[in-house]
Amino acid sequence: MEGEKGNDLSKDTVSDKRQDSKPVILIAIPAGRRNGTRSCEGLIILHVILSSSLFCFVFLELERILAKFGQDAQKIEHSVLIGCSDQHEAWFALDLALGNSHSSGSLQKSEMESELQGAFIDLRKALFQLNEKDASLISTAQALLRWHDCHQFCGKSGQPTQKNVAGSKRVCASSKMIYYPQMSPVVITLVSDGTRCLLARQSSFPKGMYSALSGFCDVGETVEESVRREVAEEVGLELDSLQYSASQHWSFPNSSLMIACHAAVRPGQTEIQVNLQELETAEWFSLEEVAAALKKKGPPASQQDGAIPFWLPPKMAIAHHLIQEWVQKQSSSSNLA
Ligand SMILES: NC(=O)c1ccc[n+]([C@@H]2O[C@H](COP(=O)([O-])OP(=O)(O)OC[C@H]3O[C@@H](n4cnc5c(N)ncnc54)[C@H](O)[C@@H]3O)[C@@H](O)[C@H]2O)c1
Ligand SMILES: [Mg+2]
Repeated sequence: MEGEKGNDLSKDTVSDKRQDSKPVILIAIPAGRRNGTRSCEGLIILHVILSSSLFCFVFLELERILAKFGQDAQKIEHSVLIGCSDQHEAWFALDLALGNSHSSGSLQKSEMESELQGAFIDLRKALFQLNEKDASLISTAQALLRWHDCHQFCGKSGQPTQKNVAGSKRVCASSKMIYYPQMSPVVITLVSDGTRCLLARQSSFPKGMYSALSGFCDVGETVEESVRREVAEEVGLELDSLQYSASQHWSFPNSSLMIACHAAVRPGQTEIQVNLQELETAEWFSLEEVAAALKKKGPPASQQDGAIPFWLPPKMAIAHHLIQEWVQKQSSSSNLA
């Protein structure tokens, strides 16, 4: 647990970067207060519709804006390093901790929006509007800021922890413990029987939307063991084979590392037993049905009987990537046949 190399920028390095008017991305997390505990109700991004990209501030501009709203520029010390531009400019994220209209001392959302001619939007909505690079940056910012917000005290000594300048860790001076931001590993699996693929719904999903099977890895499990266990637990199927496809950092509801795999069952071993404690339903879908659903942009309109036709997760979700990969592979092999 000695001091780490890499992104633990020392104070002078980072402060140089800040003083060189490096851009800083403003992030705001509205903290709702429910039963006395602070709950981050979601990340609101200052999405200034100028060049339809994230609004980057240079350090001095940010100081001016904070001063205008009666905020101490020291607030900037709470920002965290989330990456750097192709020109090696350090990017930081800052939690504006926007209050509602009557809370004193915190930044007022509406005033901030008019000052910057922008609008705060919810993270999920913002991710639909951002390119892949900005989406990943914002997702990292939200996960890191939320992690710091929830690790203010040492689990061992109860004493306050201190963030290092880059925000890559928190340290307890009393217990000497070093805390690093965590991501929970989650496996997501598209099971195929050779001609169909298996998709499932949780009751929490938007109406009509189906996705690949997913589940958190248990402590001590390998990815392969998690994939086999989750598929067996959720739909009662035994996998014949599986192979890794891709991964994705995913912020909902917490910081997860999605590990996506394709998997196959043996021919004839396709009878599903849906675990109704975990899933609302699970079904086999044909290549034609899935290929048609991939063409739909977002949730379809409800039918006359009020039912919402089957649709798939959006492009920014790794489930979409898995499903698209399966359709391409099936289509090319059926063309070859
Ligand atoms: N990006 C995508 O394409 C995509 C698609 C589907 C699901 N997901 C995400 O995958 C995650 C897991 O999906 P799931 O709900 O099927 O998981 P799951 O099947 O493991 O069931 C969720 C339950 O796992 C338990 N759990 C175990 N470890 C946990 C941890 N570290 N954090 C939170 N809960 C933990 C909790 O009781 C939770 O209710 C969800 O966060 C979901 O948002 C992402
Ligand atoms: Mg699951």
